[in-house]
Amino acid sequence: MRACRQVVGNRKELRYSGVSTVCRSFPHPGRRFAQPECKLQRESRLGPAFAGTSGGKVLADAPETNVPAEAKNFTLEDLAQRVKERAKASAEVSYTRKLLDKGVPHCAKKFGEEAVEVVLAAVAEDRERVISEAADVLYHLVVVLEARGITVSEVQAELAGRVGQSGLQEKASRPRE
Ligand SMILES: N=c1c2ncn([C@@H]3O[C@H](COP(=O)(O)OP(=O)(O)OP(=O)(O)O)[C@@H](O)[C@H]3O)c2ncn1[C@@H]1O[C@H](COP(=O)(O)O)[C@@H](O)[C@H]1O
Repeated sequence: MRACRQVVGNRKELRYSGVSTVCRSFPHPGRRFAQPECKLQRESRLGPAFAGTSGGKVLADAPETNVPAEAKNFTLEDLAQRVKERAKASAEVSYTRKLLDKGVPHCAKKFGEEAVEVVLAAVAEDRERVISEAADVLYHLVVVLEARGITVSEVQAELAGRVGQSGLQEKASRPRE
């Protein structure tokens, strides 16, 4: 999920996600998105209202007034809502629409690729990278759900239904093969 990204060698060095942002190549600690092309790319995805934010988090040197209301206390349901809204846009301006136009198998494949990236980051990369990849995978999961006509609320209800039983109990209750 990112508005700006640089590829250095075989590695993505700079990424935006609607939930989390990592800027590895930033030369000045404490200020992200100093590179002009990075900010421009990010604004092109999110619109000018997102200037001064980093994946919903306020940049240290950015005025609070630049933070769009929907980026505050941003939740998975908010992301799902945004995905649903952006699905109404054209594929020229929305990556979400572009994914959805390619159908469920493509959306599922992208989700799988992002999941593998989380796996690789979890075992070999730093915290920020894992967070960034996890944000990607959540976005792509939400797109898969949208493609299948499933709401995040339905998934939450499924999870809520499991609260009373530990995973070990559930596992033990399964019929043995
Ligand atoms: N959170 C995300 C988000 N996370 C990741 N991505 C995109 O997911 C892709 C990650 O896949 P890859 O790393 O494989 O990138 P890629 O090779 O360019 O992908 P493909 O060309 O193969 O599809 C990148 O293009 C990211 O930009 C996201 N795209 C969008 N969002 C959210 O969705 C909203 C709507 O986006 P649009 O539909 O583009 O307006 C945005 O405001 C964000 O909040």
